[in-house]
Amino acid sequence: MNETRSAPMTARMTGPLLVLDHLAKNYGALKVTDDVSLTVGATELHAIIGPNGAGKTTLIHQISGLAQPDSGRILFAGEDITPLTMAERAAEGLARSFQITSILPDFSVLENVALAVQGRSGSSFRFVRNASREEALNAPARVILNQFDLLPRADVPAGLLSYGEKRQLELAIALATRPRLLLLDEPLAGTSHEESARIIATLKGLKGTLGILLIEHDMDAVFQLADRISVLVYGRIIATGSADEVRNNPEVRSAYLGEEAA
Ligand SMILES: Nc1ncnc2c1ncn2[C@@H]1O[C@H](COP(=O)(O)OP(=O)(O)OP(=O)(O)O)[C@@H](O)[C@H]1O
Repeated sequence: MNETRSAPMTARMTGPLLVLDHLAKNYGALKVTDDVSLTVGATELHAIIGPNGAGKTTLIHQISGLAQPDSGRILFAGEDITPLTMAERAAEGLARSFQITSILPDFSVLENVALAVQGRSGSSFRFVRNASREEALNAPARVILNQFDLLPRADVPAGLLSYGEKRQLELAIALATRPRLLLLDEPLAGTSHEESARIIATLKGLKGTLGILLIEHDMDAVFQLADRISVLVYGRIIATGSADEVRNNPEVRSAYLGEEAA
C-alpha cells in the first residue's frame, strides 16, 4: 500500500468509518450473508449479535478480507476496499483480533507487542531478534501493556500466560498496529468471570477512541458496551438500534433473545 492511497483516503472521509453496502455471500444454497448493510462510525462500538450459525464470523471474514462477498461493497474511510487483500486492508488501519493464534508463545509479552509496533512502522521481519532490544519499539509497547494491565508480565514468555491474559495480549497486539477499526470476534469466549470483567473494562477504556465492530455472545457485555447493536439471523439483519431498542424489538425477542430465555 503506497502513501498516495492513504493520504487522500483520510482527506475524503466525511461519513461513517465502515460501510457494508448490500453485502451478499452464499455457500452453495446457504445464504450466509443476505443483503447486509450497516455502518460503523469513527468512534462507535457497534455489536453484532445473533444465534449460532447466523453468519457473524463469515461477515467478519469478508470485512477483514479473509473471504470475498459474492456481491455488494465494503467501504472503509470512504474507499471501496472490496478488492483489497487482507494485508492491504490492515495497512489502511483495519485490524482483526486473531484469537490467540497471533501470539508468539516463545517470545516475551513485551516482544509480542514490540513486534506489532514494528509491523506498523513497516520494518522488515528479519530484524525480529533485535526487536526486544530496540527501545524505540519497547517504549510504546510498554505503554500499551500498561493500558492492558500486562506490564507486570512483560518479560514472561507469552505461552505461559493464563487464557484471559492471552486474550488481553491479543487485544494489545491488535491495538499496537494503531488501527482505526478493530474487528473483534468473541473476545470473551472461554474466559472466566474475572477475566471477562477485565476485558470488558479494557474495551470500555478503548471505546470512543476508534471504531469497534464486536461479535459477542455474552449479552450482558454487549448491552453494557455497544452504542448500537445489529441482530443477524440466517444471514440477514433483522434490527439495528440501541440496547433498549433491540431488547424491546418483538422480532428480535422471538428470533434470538426468546431463544436464550427458553
Ligand atoms: N467455508 C464454509 N463453507 C460452507 N459453509 C460455511 C463455511 N463457513 C461457514 N459456513 C456456514 O455458514 C453459516 C454461518 O457460519 P458462521 O460461522 O459465520 O456463523 P456464526 O454466526 O459466526 O456462528 P457462531 O455464533 O456459532 O460462531 C453456518 O451454517 C456455517 O456452517
